Parts: sequence; structure tokens; C-alpha cells
Amino acid sequence: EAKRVEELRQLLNHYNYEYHVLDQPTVPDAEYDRMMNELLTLEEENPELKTQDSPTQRVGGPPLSGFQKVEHRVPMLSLGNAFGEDELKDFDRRVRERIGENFSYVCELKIDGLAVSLIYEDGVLVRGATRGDGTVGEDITQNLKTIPAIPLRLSENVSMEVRGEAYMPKPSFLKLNEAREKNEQDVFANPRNAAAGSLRQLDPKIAASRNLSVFVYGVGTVEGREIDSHSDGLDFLNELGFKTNPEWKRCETIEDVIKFIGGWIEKRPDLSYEIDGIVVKVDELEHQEELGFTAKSPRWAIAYKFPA
Ligand SMILES: COc1nc2nc(N)nc(N)c2nc1C
Repeated sequence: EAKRVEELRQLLNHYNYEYHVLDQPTVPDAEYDRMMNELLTLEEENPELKTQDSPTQRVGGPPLSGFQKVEHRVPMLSLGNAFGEDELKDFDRRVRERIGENFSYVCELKIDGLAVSLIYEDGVLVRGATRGDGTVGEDITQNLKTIPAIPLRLSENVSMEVRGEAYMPKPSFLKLNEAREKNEQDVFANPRNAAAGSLRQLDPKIAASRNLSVFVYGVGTVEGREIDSHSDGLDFLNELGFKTNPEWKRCETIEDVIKFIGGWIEKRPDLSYEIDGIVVKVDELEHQEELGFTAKSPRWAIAYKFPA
């Protein structure tokens, strides 16, 4: 059985990746469910074969009585905001004053969700936490494991921290509120609140029922791996099997950044998830290091916020 269990685990993790990360399933749901049931049965009969990264462990344990507080090894800072072109140009001038002209920006959609931190050891997800106040967050590992887009095991046995935004797709939000209205429950004001409310549930079965997803954007230091730009980091995250947001773009000038932002103000309603702005970052990590941080934000990044 051990061989069959390992084979099923690898297949199910791969099919889950195709469906929830690539959005390109290659097997019908019925086939996936049949294999999952086979693995569940084998694990029930041979408990010693059950492992932390088994797909059967996504909707894990019993409801918690509360969330443990956890300290972030590296603080999860916030981004400075810009509400108009002038502030973007000020940001650009400040950057160029410090590091000159020879750098690139990378622009990303700013997902309107909940910032999360994921810690992997030897390729296995060992802890998931909320941002909290940036220094201390809450351990919501059980709930984050229910999000299919979050890999339980990576394609390489790396140890690192990954950061991203957990969110509820617009269609899931509309369906959830319809159901809540039918049950005469309060509806959620927006997908962000719905995602936050879902991840704050003590019973992981409720979180599992909320169709949440995630886009990861940040990777901490990884020993043995040379990452010299933010865009390199995004490619690395993709290689490992994470779901990153594909709409990022490298821009050589702040004028290109402003054009990119203008385009997304138009296209924003067409997205299947909410965004509340565009994040602009200096791409090269050596320049990020030269620019450093203020007390609460990186000097090398800014969030252009859309009007609410
Ligand atoms: C470098 O720090 C950050 N980077 C980010 N990147 C994206 N795409 N979205 C965010 N919300 C975000 N937030 C922070 C604090």
C-alpha cells in the first residue's frame, strides 16, 4: 500500500495544481474524487501512511478554541500610498535621487484580500499566518491549508517564507451572499471582508467551504538560490508550484507605470477578483537594498490606490 499511497498523493497534488493553480484540469472531477476516496480509505486502514502533506489533510482537524499568536521573523510592513500621478512622480524622483536612472519598475495588481505569510520547511507547508500588526499575526495554518491554490508540498525541498494575498473570487462572493440572504444571515460588504471572515473561522470546514484562493508575490531568502530581482522571484514562485498573478509588467519609466495604471482602471471590472490598486516596485534587489525601508514601509515600493 505504501507505494500506492505515495502514487495517489503525488497524482492528487498534481491534479489539484492543474485545476486550482493553472486553471487547466486534465482529469474529470469524478476521477479526482474517486482517487481521493481511495487515498482516504488506504490512510484510514494504514494510519502510519498518513503524512502532513497528504491532500486528505487539507480539511484537517477539529475546530480550534482560538488562534495562537505568532511572531513574523521579518516584519510584514505596509506600503506607502499614492492617490494620483503627482505622488507617483514624487516617488519616482525620490528613487532616482538615491539610485540614479539605471533601474526598472515592476507593476503588479494589488489584490483586495488578506495578507498572509506561508512558511515552508524542506518543501512542506508548516505554518500559515495573518499579517496582524506586522510583527505579530495569528496562526491560521489549518484554514490556509484548505485553500487548494496553496501547495502543501513544493516541487523542490526548499525552506523559505512566501507572502501573498488570500482572496475570495467575485463569483464565490456573490453566491455566498445569496446563500446567506436565504438563511437570513448578514451578508458580507465586500469580498475582502468575506475572505477575512472566512479565514477567522475556528472551524476549518467553514473556511474550506468558502472557495478562497491566493496570489503569492513575495519570497523571502532561499539558501542556495540566487534571486536578483522581484520579477525573478515571481518566476521562481511559479516554478515551485505557487499561484502568482499573471498581470504583472516591467516598466522602464514612471510614464510607462502611469500608462499601465490607466489601462487597469479601465479593465478592473473585467477581473474575476477585486483589486484596490497597483503596486509599483523597483525590480532589482540590489537597488531595493540601497533604498531600504522607512520605519513602516519599503522606500522601493508604493501602492497606487484606486478611488474606493
Ligand atoms: C513589498 O511589500 C509588499 N508587496 C506587495 N506586493 C503586492 N503585489 N501586493 C501587496 N499587497 C504587497 N504588500 C506589501 C507590503
